[in-house]
Amino acid sequence: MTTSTDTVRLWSVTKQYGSGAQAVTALEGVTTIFSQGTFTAVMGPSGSGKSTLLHCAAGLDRVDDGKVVIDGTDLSGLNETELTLLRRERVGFVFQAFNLVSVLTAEQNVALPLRLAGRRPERGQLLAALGEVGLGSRGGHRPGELSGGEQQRVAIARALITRPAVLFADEPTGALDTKTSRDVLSLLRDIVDRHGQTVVMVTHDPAAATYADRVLLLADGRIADELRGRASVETIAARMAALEAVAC
Ligand SMILES: Nc1ncnc2c1ncn2[C@@H]1O[C@H](COP(=O)(O)OP(=O)(O)OP(=O)(O)O)[C@@H](O)[C@H]1O
Repeated sequence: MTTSTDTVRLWSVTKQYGSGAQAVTALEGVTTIFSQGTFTAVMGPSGSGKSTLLHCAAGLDRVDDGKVVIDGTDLSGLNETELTLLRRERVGFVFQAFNLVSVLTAEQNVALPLRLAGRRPERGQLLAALGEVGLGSRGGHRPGELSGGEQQRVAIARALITRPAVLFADEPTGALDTKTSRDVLSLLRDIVDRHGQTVVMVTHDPAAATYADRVLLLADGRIADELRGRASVETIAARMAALEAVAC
């Protein structure tokens, strides 16, 4: 059963790449819920299926078996156009490489999702979104004039401008130094706490996962372990080490 607090729900999700002797099962029978207003970190050894889980849960990839429901909509019932619209309106993405458009200003980058949806962005809304991420005075600057952390903040403002049901972040601090990473993670935590935003973040870094209130650990395409509540870096690192020891 799906409840109104289940922002994203996966039922027995299986995803394979390739076929025959070349087939790789990247996810196998993954069932989980990302509830509204929660911050989940997805961890696991290299190749355990983290990116595949994120792509399937975000509707970027179709599943082979099982079901994904975002904000009450079963993705298997959607054609490609409907899926694109749902992603555009209900899902936000943040990537390791920021993926900002270099010739556009911060303000124009934040406006992009609204323009793509055929809406005319209001200047006040764009400035408020940049203000939320601490960049209210940098709207006229292009990505090349901003630091890595500032660019990731612009990317977060852009991802949230449509008020998505869920924000997926794939290694959002992977390209940042320790101090800047902490600032970006505090910002994500703050967005969850103040706005009830649902955030799902893939990370290799136990320190980054301490900002989440739940850590999902994958191994061989399955959920192998789970930590509920804010966990310490030592606890997370120990659980990861246990999984990596099995994987070797
Ligand atoms: N397009 C693809 N074609 C074939 N196999 C793939 C493809 N994408 C992923 N895989 C395989 O699926 C499995 C899961 O990959 P995935 O990228 O989801 O893992 P991951 O946990 O995100 O890894 P990493 O931490 O190294 O980024 C791996 O065995 C990978 O080689």
